[in-house]
Amino acid sequence: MKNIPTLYEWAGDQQTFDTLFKTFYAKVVKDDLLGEVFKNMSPEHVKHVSHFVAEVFGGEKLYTQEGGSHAAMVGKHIGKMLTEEKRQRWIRLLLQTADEVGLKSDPEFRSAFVGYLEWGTRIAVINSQLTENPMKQSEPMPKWGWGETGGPYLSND
Ligand code: HEM
Repeated sequence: MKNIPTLYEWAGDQQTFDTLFKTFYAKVVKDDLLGEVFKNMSPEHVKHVSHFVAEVFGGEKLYTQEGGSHAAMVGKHIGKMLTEEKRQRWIRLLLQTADEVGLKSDPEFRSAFVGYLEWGTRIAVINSQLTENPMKQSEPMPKWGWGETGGPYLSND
């Protein structure tokens, strides 16, 4: 049997994610549409997003070790009233940055990477329209792998 690496292992290491997001947010703050959205971002923002995504992709659990959780991350988007236009710009800039910094570009990795970005950014937009965080603190961190989504989200209620 083949030993399939996690997305994190395939991408490289924590430095890979740190470089990607550091370069990305340097563009974001200068962007005509997104600059305003991120003008008050915390000095820790880049590190937190990098740790979050690396953990979701199977890396070390740095985000949760630092006290973060999926609910905490969702909470950061509540009330931000993000739009589809902003979401698309966010993804476009991140994919441009991925090419610039030489992130792995094989079809399988990029398919999984874009799949995650589509999923994660759509959830960010949905949550940003809310005034209260719908997520329980105990909800697990998402995990992203090479495969398919496994079907639509169906509530347990
Ligand atoms: C996969 C998609 C996304 C991920 C993984 C993600 C992740 C995160 C994380 C981890 C934080 C918390 C940072 C901290 O604790 O300092 C955060 C905050 C934030 N995110 Fe996202 N995010 C995503 C999509 C988006 C999109 C599409 C937008 C806007 C177009 C956005 C706007 C923001 C804003 C405005 C904050 C608060 C920044 C601050 O003022 O400190 N996010 N995000």
